[in-house]
Amino acid sequence: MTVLQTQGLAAQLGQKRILSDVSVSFSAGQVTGLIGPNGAGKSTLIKALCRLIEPAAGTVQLDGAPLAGYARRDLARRLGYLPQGHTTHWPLCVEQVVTLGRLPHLGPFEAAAPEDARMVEEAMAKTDVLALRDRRVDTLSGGERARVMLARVLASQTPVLLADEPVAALDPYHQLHLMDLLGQLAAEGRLVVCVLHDLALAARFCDRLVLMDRGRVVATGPADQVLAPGHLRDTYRIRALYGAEQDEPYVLPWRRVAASASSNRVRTEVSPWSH
Ligand SMILES: Nc1ncnc2c1ncn2[C@@H]1O[C@H](COP(=O)(O)OP(=O)(O)OP(=O)(O)O)[C@@H](O)[C@H]1O
Repeated sequence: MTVLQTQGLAAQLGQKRILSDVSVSFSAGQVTGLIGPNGAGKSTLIKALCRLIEPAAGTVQLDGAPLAGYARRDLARRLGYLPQGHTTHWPLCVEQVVTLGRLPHLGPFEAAAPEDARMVEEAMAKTDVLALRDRRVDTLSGGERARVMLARVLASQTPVLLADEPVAALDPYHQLHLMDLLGQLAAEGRLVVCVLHDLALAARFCDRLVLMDRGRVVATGPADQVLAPGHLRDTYRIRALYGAEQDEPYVLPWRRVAASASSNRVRTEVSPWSH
């Protein structure tokens, strides 16, 4: 079973320490939501998890072996990375862009085989972009392009998917569709880590949450622990409303609050949904 974990991970960009002492583990079969306020270090952690950033200290291990020991090509076959934002000026059509996802599996100058084409088709179907297949990507709307970029990562068929704010540009239908899709991928045995700002989606669709603030992990666990009122106050500086619909919990950010003096204190609280 695929496991991706960090131990005492620190990351530095220029003179700035971005991550400090991050020890966290991600397992196959789960959707882990990576949450936290702007600048918390979520994107930096995602990049460190796929070796786009080298640790300043500590380690990142995939299946017990340091990432640094893997060949880049091997990592590309194992780790699918969907970056934040989707600016692309490539004069390519959607199907060609999604086919690029098969590159890690092809030899130099090797053309895509029918099996690759089948995986490209499947990825486009899963992300609802089949109707766009002949469109140039640089003419698509933001949400359409976001779905195409996800299709490209899915076409790689990596056992690990690291998605940085994949729902940010999507309409509510496609947000729900994407979260269902991530759940299906996890159910098939993939390891899914997904950066989210939408706490309602995080609460409902993630098996586990990792809350970051100021470059550190503040809390990990199920939503009812991680989204406790004290955590939301100390990290996001908000108060939320909690409710349930057909036994599914939801959380709605409600008001800004002043940060408490005891910020970043890890708390054990009663589930906010329990009363
Ligand atoms: N290349 C860089 N040089 C210096 N500082 C950087 C660099 N890249 C990111 N940072 C800083 O590192 C911190 C963490 O950034 P990161 O993008 O990981 O945060 P994030 O949690 O993903 O934020 P957001 O929710 O806004 O996307 C921020 O303060 C950011 O300004």
